[in-house]
Amino acid sequence: MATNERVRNALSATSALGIPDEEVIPLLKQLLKVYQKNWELVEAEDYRALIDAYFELKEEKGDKNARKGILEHDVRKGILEHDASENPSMKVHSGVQKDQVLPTMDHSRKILAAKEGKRLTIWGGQGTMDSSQPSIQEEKTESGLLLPHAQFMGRWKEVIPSRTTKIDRNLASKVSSCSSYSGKKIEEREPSHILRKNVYGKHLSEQFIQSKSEQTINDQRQFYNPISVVDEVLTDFLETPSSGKDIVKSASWKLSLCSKDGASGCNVDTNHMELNRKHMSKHRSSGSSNLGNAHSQSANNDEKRCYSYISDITKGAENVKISLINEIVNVDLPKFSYIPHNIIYQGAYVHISLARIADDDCCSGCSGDCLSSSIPCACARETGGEFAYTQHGLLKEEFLSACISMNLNPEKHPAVFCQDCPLARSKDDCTPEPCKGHLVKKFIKECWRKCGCDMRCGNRVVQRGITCKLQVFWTCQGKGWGLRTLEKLPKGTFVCEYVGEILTNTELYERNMQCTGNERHTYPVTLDADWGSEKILRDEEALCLDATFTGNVARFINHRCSDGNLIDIPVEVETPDRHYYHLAFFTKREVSALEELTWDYGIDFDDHEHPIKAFTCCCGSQGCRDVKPIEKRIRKQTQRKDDAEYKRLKIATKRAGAAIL
Ligand SMILES: C[S@@+](CC[C@H](N)C(=O)[O-])C[C@H]1O[C@@H](n2cnc3c(N)ncnc32)[C@H](O)[C@@H]1O
Repeated sequence: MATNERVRNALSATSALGIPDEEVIPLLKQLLKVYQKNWELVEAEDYRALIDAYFELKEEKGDKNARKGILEHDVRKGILEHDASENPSMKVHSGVQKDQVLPTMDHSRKILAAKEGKRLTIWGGQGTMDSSQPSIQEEKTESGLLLPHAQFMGRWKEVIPSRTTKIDRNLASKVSSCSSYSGKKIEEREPSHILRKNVYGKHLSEQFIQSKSEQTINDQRQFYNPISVVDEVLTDFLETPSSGKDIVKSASWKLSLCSKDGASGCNVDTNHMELNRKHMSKHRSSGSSNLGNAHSQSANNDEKRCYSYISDITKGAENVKISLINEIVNVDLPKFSYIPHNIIYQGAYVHISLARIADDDCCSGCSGDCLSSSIPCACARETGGEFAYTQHGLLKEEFLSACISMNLNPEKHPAVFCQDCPLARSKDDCTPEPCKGHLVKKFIKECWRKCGCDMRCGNRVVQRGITCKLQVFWTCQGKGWGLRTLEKLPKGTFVCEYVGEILTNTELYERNMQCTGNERHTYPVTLDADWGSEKILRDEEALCLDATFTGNVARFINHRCSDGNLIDIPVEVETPDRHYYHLAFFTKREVSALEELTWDYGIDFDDHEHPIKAFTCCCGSQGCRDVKPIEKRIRKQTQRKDDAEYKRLKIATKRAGAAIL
């Protein structure tokens, strides 16, 4: 059938329910994208997916009556009765009578699944279940594709056959005490309240995420084991437009897991980031690789498994979902509270007020996009009369190079020495050591509230938040968790801010003294980019950011000596006070998809007096500064030899009258 005709048919099916065409068309486009242009899936069950998508979106927007339409539709189709007997989990909430049955995407899956008696596969599982184990995930359509909107369990593998994973029979039978898998029979989960705020997100994983308050331990148990294609699913999901964006806005959600033996459920509470996975650990395979490798290896490795997976560690706090995956070892999830913006811990002085922004520190006369104006506005003054960003939202080459050079060769840039260094003072107030010097860094200044431009102005990049597709993953080089990009990032891309608690240096110092061993995983950053040039700072103005307990995704970025792919740049947004600013990470070069994101913490590995004991660096960089004394000596000797050679050449060149060197 021609596409036009298919579109017409879809519209007439939805308009029969009183759904306006203009609302259906964007949804139809999205569905086709999600379904990889497979019209069959859209048309299945009389456009069930499309209709569901529409009403779910309505519901999300607060139209409680929206469901009425679909219920009527279902009654007409006689589907409700079918569902009610087949799947108790479809009992509904949100605006529908309690024991009415809500037709959902799951419904369409089930109907389609019933068409074939194919083997059941479970996401990243370790074996195969035959069709005698009924019910969950038989999603094959006539076209042989699995419905891509399906939840994580048992989908996608047949879309990407090379990555098909099997469920371990043995394992499956041992999940018997899980509510989801009783005996040999695998029953549909019974989440009392399934999150359905987002049509697209739900397709992928939301059925695992349930309102904490509405769940009991028993009904949480699920076997969950995403295979390596998970990143593709994510990538797809993340490509959905903001209308289909998340979802998990509520305070606490739980991701349910099922232990192998089912003796105790494994709960990932994304609030507290806790995971008890002791049962799964017994069955893990030794040869797992990380997701990056999995891409290349998956074709001949169908034993991939995953020890932990969270679809969105931000709990809806960011513009994009940020997943967490561990395919390597069985370890606890990091414990911290996710925040998308800095927050004052206690004593920090951060004064944000419009009155403090002078007229020549903003561009109240501008409108629209400041970057499109031929004369840069006042907000570009900080960056020498030129905006730091290009029209494409990237850092300009010259600005970036200058920042990189300053980081690489700090000795070439004059350090400023405070009269009364807050760092030294925080360590010893009575007899502080002399200031060790601070680099005065280059700042970006973004337009803000007092400016006349709009939020889409090109000089508002950091304040718009994360837009890249990022993933927290377990590294295999002894660095613990790390952050990677799931897409290629051009040079100069804003990745994320370092977000954490704003502490005074004294508070940080005290915190460090109290912390023991394992508690301290992250590295706080001192906001000293302008310390030297300001007046003597009071303690409450000498600030730092600590993401150890409360922070954003940047807390997962590992250190790499000198050649990390990210650089941290101070950004002034809402206050001209230079003792508080945002610290934003930009790419120093093009970064490939699945590459780990790293930055140089600036650690002096020889500073044994630092309150935070430096880790043993595993960055793998040629220029790693954490070298053993013997290696250091060899390096020095080589350096000395190089120096001697340089001097010899210089003299020879001079003698020859050339000015090459
Ligand atoms: C900001 S956190 C980064 C996230 C951390 N890897 C985690 O698992 O939560 C800093 C900590 O990561 C580890 N780390 C970061 N970079 C490292 C490196 N190059 N080598 C070894 N460990 C590293 C250290 O334990 C350090 O204290």
